[in-house]
Amino acid sequence: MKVVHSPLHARHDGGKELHRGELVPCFEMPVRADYILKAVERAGLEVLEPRSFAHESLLRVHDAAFVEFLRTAHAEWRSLGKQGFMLPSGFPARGLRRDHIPSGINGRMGYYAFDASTPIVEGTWDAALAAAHCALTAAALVAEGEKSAYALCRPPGHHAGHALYGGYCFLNNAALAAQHLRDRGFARVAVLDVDYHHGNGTQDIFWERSDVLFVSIHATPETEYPYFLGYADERGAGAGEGYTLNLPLPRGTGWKEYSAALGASLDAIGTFSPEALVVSLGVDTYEGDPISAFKLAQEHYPLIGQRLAGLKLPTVFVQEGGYAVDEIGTNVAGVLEGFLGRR
Ligand SMILES: NCCCNCCCCCS
Ligand SMILES: [Zn+2]
Repeated sequence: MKVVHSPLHARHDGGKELHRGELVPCFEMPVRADYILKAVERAGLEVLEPRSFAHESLLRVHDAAFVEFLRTAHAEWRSLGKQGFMLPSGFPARGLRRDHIPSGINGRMGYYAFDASTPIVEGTWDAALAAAHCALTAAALVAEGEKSAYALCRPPGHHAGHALYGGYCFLNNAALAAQHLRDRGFARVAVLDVDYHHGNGTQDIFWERSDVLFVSIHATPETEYPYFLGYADERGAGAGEGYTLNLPLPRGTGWKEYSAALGASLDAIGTFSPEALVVSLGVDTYEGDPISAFKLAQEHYPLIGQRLAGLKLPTVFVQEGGYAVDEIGTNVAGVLEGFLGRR
């Protein structure tokens, strides 16, 4: 299994997020990628830098004006004499207009963002684009015959929708990988999101499509972020009806219940009989995660990898969340080595 990683991830740094009523240093910090890189190198996996892809690749899943906002926002911020990280101070919530995008930077920021956890800094665009290219490269490797590949993406992507950013995410790396596989001739692709948080962005992107099955196991939005999507009654719309499966679980879920949900998701994927699998690999399901509340232990991650290997599908792993920094490398490498039959 090859690993795709870009040092450009480190340009997304220096922001703060609103957490429990205070501005705190971001949990989604550069050292996460450094620790994962060390762990996959220790596991003997080959690491490549991403290929470049045309701007149009992004537009296969994202709105053009949204991408242009992400690309230019911080330069505009600086041209207005502002400095430091950008956080929105207002959103087009209920009773406000969403049919018009304000011309000012603060209005546009709030129009495209859905939380105040996801700061834009000067290097954010470079890092997000590199993460997208990591995911596209991993998908290309699988399309060219690799049985599997792992995109060490930072910032993550599964909360980014067609024209939406938040949850530490800007471009939806996993959706880009799935779309690339479709564009390379894989007739049906399944996306399995095992991050603690519901992949609202990925669901949004494939909501009305029957060629990509979206399955997510996550903490119930009744009490957990993103709060407003990820319920079990969300099954897709139009042609996509029946091609979204949400398996929300309560805070405090341990391996027994998690493993049962994993089994149900693998059954659904088997029924869909995809030609390839994209895994949104968040390891914030770990019992030591600072912002999450499942109870998986380190020894469970190789078991997840083994179960995924049982699908016998060409598989692209895309890094999502995981904020217990000291253990993130061990947990990610555990999944990959379990998948490879080494653990
Ligand atoms: N206090 C909880 C706020 C959560 N903030 C965003 C979490 C994003 C997870 C990405 S995997
Ligand atoms: Zn998460």
